[in-house]
Amino acid sequence: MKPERIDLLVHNIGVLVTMGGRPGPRRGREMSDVGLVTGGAVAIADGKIVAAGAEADVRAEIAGLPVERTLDAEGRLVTPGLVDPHTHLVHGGSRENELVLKQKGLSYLDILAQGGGILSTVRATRAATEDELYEKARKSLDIMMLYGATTVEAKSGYGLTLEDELKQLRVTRRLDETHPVDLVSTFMGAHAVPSEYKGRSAEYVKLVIEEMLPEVKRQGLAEFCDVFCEHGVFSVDESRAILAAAKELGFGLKLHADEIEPLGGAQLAAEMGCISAEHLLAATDEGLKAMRDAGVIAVCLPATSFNLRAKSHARARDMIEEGVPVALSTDYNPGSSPTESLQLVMTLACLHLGMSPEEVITAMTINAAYAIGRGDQIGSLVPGKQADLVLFNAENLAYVPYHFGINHVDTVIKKGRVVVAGGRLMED
Ligand SMILES: N=CN[C@@H](CCC(=O)O)C(=O)O
Ligand SMILES: [Zn+2]
Repeated sequence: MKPERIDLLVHNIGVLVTMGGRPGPRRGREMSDVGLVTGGAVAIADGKIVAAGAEADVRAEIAGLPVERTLDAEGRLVTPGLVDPHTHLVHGGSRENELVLKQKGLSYLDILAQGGGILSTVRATRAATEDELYEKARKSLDIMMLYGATTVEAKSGYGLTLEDELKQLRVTRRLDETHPVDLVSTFMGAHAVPSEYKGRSAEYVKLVIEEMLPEVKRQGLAEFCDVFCEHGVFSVDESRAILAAAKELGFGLKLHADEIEPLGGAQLAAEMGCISAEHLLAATDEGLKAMRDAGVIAVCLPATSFNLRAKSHARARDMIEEGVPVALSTDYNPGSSPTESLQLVMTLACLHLGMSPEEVITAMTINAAYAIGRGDQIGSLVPGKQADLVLFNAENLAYVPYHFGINHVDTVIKKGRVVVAGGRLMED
């Protein structure tokens, strides 16, 4: 239905990336087709896209409608709002001490086994008040938005008691209600076995299944459930039991799979019907094939493998050739990936994962949107979808990952509202 007026017309766009195309996550060669238009415009009404494409076509389509406000893009690159589908946004403390431990040769799992790593963030998160957690996460969310993110997934998993998990999830809900960025909430009580259950992981799994999952569901605090399936954390059988219980309760499923050891996490994600499997550095060919056949999206996290100085990175090229849809994310967290910048991830995905700039933007928009169950609302600039857009100070797509380490975002539009302008946050 045609609106009565246009609230915002973004015009004089140098290069417009619409990501238009068939519904569904993009795979294989489709990931290179970004619906690119030179000399574009986007018309917005009621927070939604009315038209996006060549400026002459958009103007013809909205001819006769009053235009409330225009925004001259001055030849900038415009893409759909970036979607970050895997973060551990809400947490207490920070772990810069691990930088030196890594330099001394300790691995991620060594640090965790000594009671550090995730478990040190658990202590800091338990000690923090809800307001402290909110303030800290809000600052990170501001940075994410300044760097182009308009929708972000956020996991719990640093509480590891029912009350502390609920505390983290309530902070996510409050951020979603108060911040322009939309949050998608994931319960990850099975992120580590807490110290008080050391050597008794079966009992902790029981707690997650019998107490945490039903209460999180009852309070409607999370849409997805995720598990860290890894040697020394949760086994394939434990992960399967948690995912099965979550599925029964109606949660969507995600899995931290085959990050460090090839345990068969990718196969488990396929077996359980997970919407996405994350990390996947050690996933086997069989695992990738199983994911392709089951339609599981691979969420690759190159900032994590970079920061952990992993010997190799996720096999994004093999995934794309195999027909597995690939998404990208910061994995923002205080240990393995302390960065909010999806633009840094773009560079790392090009250089370490061998992805083209077109594949990268597909992985951070439409495929990332499908990885969090939002593919029908965001991730592309097509009529009817939410008007989430980013204007980059760049003349083409490759320039952003090429000129790395700085922020190229000029303007962010969220649901039709300008929330970042001139690279700065707009006050309410
Ligand atoms: N690998 C497990 N969990 C997080 C790291 C969390 C942390 O180190 O605090 C990840 O996805 O990288
Ligand atoms: Zn993670």
